Parts: sequence; C-alpha cells; structure tokens
Amino acid sequence: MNPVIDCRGLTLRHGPLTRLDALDLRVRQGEVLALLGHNGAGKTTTMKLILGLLSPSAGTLAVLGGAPDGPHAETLRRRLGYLPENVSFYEQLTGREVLAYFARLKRVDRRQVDALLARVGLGEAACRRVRTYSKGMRQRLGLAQALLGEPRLLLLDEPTTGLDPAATRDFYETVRELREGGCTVLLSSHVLPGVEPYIDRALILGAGRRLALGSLDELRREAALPLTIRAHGHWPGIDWSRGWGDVGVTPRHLNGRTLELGVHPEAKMATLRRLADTAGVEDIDVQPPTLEHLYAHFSTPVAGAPSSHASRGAP
Ligand SMILES: Nc1ncnc2c1ncn2[C@@H]1O[C@H](COP(=O)(O)OP(=O)(O)OP(=O)(O)O)[C@@H](O)[C@H]1O
Repeated sequence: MNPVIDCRGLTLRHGPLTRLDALDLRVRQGEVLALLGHNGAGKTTTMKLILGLLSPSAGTLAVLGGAPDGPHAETLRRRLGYLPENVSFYEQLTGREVLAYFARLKRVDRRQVDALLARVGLGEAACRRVRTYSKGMRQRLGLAQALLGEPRLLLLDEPTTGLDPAATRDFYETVRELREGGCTVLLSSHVLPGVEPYIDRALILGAGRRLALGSLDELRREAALPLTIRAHGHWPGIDWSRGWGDVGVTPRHLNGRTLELGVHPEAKMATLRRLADTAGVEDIDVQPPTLEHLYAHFSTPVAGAPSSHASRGAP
C-alpha cells in the first residue's frame, strides 16, 4: 500500500536559514507518528509542508498520493484535518455555532456537527458560548473542527499543551479511536508524559534535521540506554556495591527498603537472577527507558560529532 505521507530529501530554506533539512519519512495508513523536538526544531514547518501551506525548496513530498501544493491540493484539503498550535475561535459564538461555521467553510454536511460535539465530549456544552469554555474544552472543540469531513490524515500541532493529565488522556483516547478507524495521525508534542501508549513511532527533529525515527522498541535498541531495575525488601548486611564483575551495574539506595540499579540491557538477566536469589528481596520492578529518556538522548548533541545522531532509522 502506498504511504499516506512520502517525503524524500524534503528541504525548506529561507535565505541562510534551513527550516527543514533533507527529511526522509514514510508514514503508512493508520499510523500514529509523534513529531518531537525542541523549539524551532522544524515540527510546525513539517506540518505546514504536508498541508501545502509551504512549498519545499528541494526534495519531494507526496501526501495521499499527490503534491500538497499543486493541483491535488483541493482534493487533499477535504481529506485532511488540522489542529493548529494556537487555536482560537469567535468567543461570543456557541460551540455548535463555531463548528457549523467551519462545516460551511469546509463544505461538510452540517449534520456532522452534533455527532462530532458528542464524540469529543462537548455534547452538553454545545449551546454554551466559547468564552465560557476551559482550555481543555477549547482543545476538544479544535479537535472536532479538525475531524469535520472524516479526514484520512490528521495533523495535531501541540494538541495537549496546557491540558491537565486527565484531559490529556481523554484527548489521546480519541486519537486511539481514530487510529482504529484507519485514520493516520501526526502529532507534535513537547509534552511527552502520557503520549507513549498512543504512538506507533516517533520522529525526533533537531534544527531541521532528522535525529532519530522509530518505534519505542527500535529507539530503545538503538540508544542502548540503561534500564532501571528496583528491588524492594529487607537485606541487612549485604554490600550491593560488590560482585557485579564488569557488567556495568550501578546500585544506589533510594531508601532503607529500595535499591535502584542502572543496568545495561545485556546485563539484565544476570542482574535479575542475582536479585531473585538474594534472601530478603521481596519484589523487583523493571523499567525500560521512557520516551523522555530517549528524547533527551537523541536530542543531546554528541561532543565533537554534531551530526552523529543524524538520519537514524529507516524512513
Ligand atoms: N514564518 C517563518 N519565516 C521564517 N522562518 C521561520 C518562520 N516560522 C518558523 N521559522 C523558523 O523555522 C525554524 C523551524 O521552526 P518551526 O516553527 O517549524 O519549529 P517547531 O519545531 O514547530 O518549534 P516550536 O516548538 O517552537 O513550535 C526555526 O528556526 C524558526 O525560527
């Protein structure tokens, strides 16, 4: 099946400034891809190129089978949904009026309005003016606007900024349902906690360049960061600093009953065996590196090798 997004060497320059540098990326139907990067990394630029709001200076880009800034743009617009970073609405209109207005602009059947408001959890608030909406309700109204016309590709720019943990989880649950329905979703985020279970792959950008791309497992294998193992129990007299040989395990006491160990993946089984065989160890937790750890790893420049993380992962 053709990818929904197919970028090859996608580049955007403005004079001396390179906003996006030779991005290779293919996104398949039904995939949720997180676009991660510091401020100015190129996340919004990538989205605007996909939307056809910007044209590349070099490279090729096909979105749902055609260039988004050419004659294909009109067809594409009806199959794309976009939630911009700073969404704003007419404050004096009700949620329903706002959505009906966007439905008219998008030439979408008005009957979708109430169903979408219910879907994003705004059914009860449909008749309230937007000025009375909380930040989370505004984001949900923005999502409803992006979902008008049942898009096949959804671009969500920083959708959870400013949302509390419960609202963030609700938001991502809606993304999960959309994915199950075959919708492809690109979401950019600085806010990493909570996003992990909902994404298939992450693309990490830095200064317009692709620093890493892959599923969490692929990024973990590539980064080979230590796992965190925690042992809980009571073990008077045991000196945990000895007996690890050269496996690179670094034990640290968190409190009298918890020992934390930074363990490289190849030393995991040996460490678990030793812990399990030690009298007094009652419980063991194993925590692989989180998306936050991986993001920090890939987005930190390696001294003396500025591009050594560049272009990791298959497109
Ligand atoms: N309208 C513009 N004209 C010229 N350069 C721009 C414009 N918008 C963004 N840039 C530059 O392009 C680069 C990428 O910016 P972009 O907005 O894509 O980053 P971002 O990853 O979305 O950042 P943020 O997290 O701050 O939104 C930055 O160097 C930025 O200064």
